[in-house]
Amino acid sequence: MPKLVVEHISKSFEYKKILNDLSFYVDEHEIVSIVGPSGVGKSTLFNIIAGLLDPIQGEVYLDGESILNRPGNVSYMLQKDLLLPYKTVEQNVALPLLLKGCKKKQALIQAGELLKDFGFEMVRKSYPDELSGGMRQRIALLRTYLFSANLILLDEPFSALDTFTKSEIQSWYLKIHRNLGLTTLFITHDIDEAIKLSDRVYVLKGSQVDSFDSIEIDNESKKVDNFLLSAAFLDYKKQIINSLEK
Ligand SMILES: Nc1ncnc2c1ncn2[C@@H]1O[C@H](COP(=O)(O)OP(=O)(O)OP(=O)(O)O)[C@@H](O)[C@H]1O
Repeated sequence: MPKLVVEHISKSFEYKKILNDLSFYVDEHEIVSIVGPSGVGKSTLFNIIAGLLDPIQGEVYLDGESILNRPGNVSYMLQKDLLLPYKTVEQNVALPLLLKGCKKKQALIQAGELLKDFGFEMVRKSYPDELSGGMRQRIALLRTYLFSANLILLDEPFSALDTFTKSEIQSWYLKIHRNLGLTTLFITHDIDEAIKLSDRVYVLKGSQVDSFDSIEIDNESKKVDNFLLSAAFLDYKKQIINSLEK
């Protein structure tokens, strides 16, 4: 059974249909990216999966159970890290545990341990504005993970970072995704990023999105030296660009 099943979702805003009978799935431990032009309905889809928006029709299943209109079952992180500026890194990371009813002392101990496990002990007592953009995003990703490890929705989380930092954090995310056994659905405008991170890329396009091309990225092909310069990488890129231009 897939981890996430999205079935026959339709959504309109003020009589304008954005999504029309759209269905797709994400398997456990996969990273699946959604790419598509601005305004096509990517964030709308995420908001429906997160239970924050009510579709006109359709169902969303997580591990076989409906999560339609039921927020709190998946983790959701946006481009901006939204760390609370007046709280330390440790207090920020502890926040999801407090929201789940954990006692403050216990939450801080757990947050501290997680930060240590991930090698962030030095910044435990720092405030977000004392950190680099890349470090803030890593802390925010850890906090997102603590909300719910079930399914992580990431809406362009790395788009504001410079190329070097972005590349580092992508590799870091691949590592923690594997180590923590996560399942991730990812929105990005960056085709290279989608290929680098994903097992599968869905290309959304047109008005009233009712289907999309699905491009499988073979993980074996990523094992070559300099994958980003390889013929396989360029071939995936061509497929995605052709799909967007079709
Ligand atoms: N609450 C709303 N009320 C009315 N229209 C909305 C609302 N939210 C989104 N829309 C419209 O729905 C369409 C899809 O928006 P959405 O934000 O899902 O697109 P997107 O693909 O995520 O775009 P981007 O890549 O720019 O973030 C857009 O035309 C947008 O203006």
